[in-house]
Amino acid sequence: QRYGQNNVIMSDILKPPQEILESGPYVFADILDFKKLQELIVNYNIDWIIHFSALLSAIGENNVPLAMRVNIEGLHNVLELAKQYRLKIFVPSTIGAFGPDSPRDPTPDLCIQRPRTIYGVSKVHAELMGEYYYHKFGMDFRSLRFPGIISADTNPGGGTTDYAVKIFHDALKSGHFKCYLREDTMLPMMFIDDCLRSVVEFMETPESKLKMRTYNVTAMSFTPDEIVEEVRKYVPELKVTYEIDGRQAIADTWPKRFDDSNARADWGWKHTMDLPQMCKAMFEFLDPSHQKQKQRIKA
Ligand SMILES: NC(=O)c1ccc[n+]([C@@H]2O[C@H](COP(=O)([O-])OP(=O)(O)OC[C@H]3O[C@@H](n4cnc5c(N)ncnc54)[C@H](O)[C@@H]3O)[C@@H](O)[C@H]2O)c1
Ligand SMILES: C[C@@H](O)[C@H](N)C(=O)O
Repeated sequence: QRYGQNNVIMSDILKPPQEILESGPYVFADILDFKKLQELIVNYNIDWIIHFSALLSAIGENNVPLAMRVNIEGLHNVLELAKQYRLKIFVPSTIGAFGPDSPRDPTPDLCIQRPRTIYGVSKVHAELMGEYYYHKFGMDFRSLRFPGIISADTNPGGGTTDYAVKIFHDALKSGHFKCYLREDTMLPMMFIDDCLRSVVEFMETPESKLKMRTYNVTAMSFTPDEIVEEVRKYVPELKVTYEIDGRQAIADTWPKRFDDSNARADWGWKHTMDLPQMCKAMFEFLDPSHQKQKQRIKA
């Protein structure tokens, strides 16, 4: 809406759902196919790249060679394209770019980053490569380190924070939430609307206001225990069992709380959704009978 329906070209290697097809141009583009990407940039007269393609933390550990190709080779392709065609470029980073040696509560923008997943390593690489291209070639590279992103309209993509989306589907489908993280595991999170708005606001910020090229952003931090308590306001009979898997070891090295004070000070970042507001939005989207439950909560 903001930029004109035909001025944002979406691409992936997946077949899109109907509503995406109807919302504007959609094209196949493999991030590993440099020539095809060149063709798209020229044919559509592209001036910004928002580079979302990646393998997330848990799925990346299951296929390290593919994660290296998509996350590292793919990044090299878009950086080179941005340089060649003088494009502005956004590459998301993540809380996963920190590791066990980073301060975890809170985690500031600048501190030691020694992640232990291929996903985290590829994201530190992206931050550093982008900043290198900025200093060396004057490329307008920008990156935000996101916390776990919670959305209702897409399935989670194989990350460590997926449980915070899964809980809503489990609660509504079976009433039984199987959680793969310990009940006291605290991680930073954000609702998708805040996430997408942060990208737009950050990309539109005049260069003169930016003191860094990569900023932490966050909205809330909670544990499985805390989200269960909130979800039970909508599904009081929710059964919860904990079946811890390999994702616990990843979460145990990630920030518990994220310090995003630089983003707030430099370009005015502000989240709008906290845990109760996020749960309300998720149930409104996923559960048609939500109105009844809302009345029950008020009573
Ligand atoms: N979801 C989160 O919680 C979160 C948090 C921090 C950062 N991020 C970052 O945001 C971005 C998007 O994350 P997401 O949650 O939407 O992940 P996702 O797994 O849902 O989406 C990634 C997309 O990349 C596409 N892809 C894979 N290989 C490709 C290739 N060769 N060419 C083109 N596309 C390819 C996949 O088809 C998929 O649609 C990622 O860079 C991720 O690191 C996400
Ligand atoms: C945090 C983020 O980068 C992603 N959701 C993951 O867990 O891998």
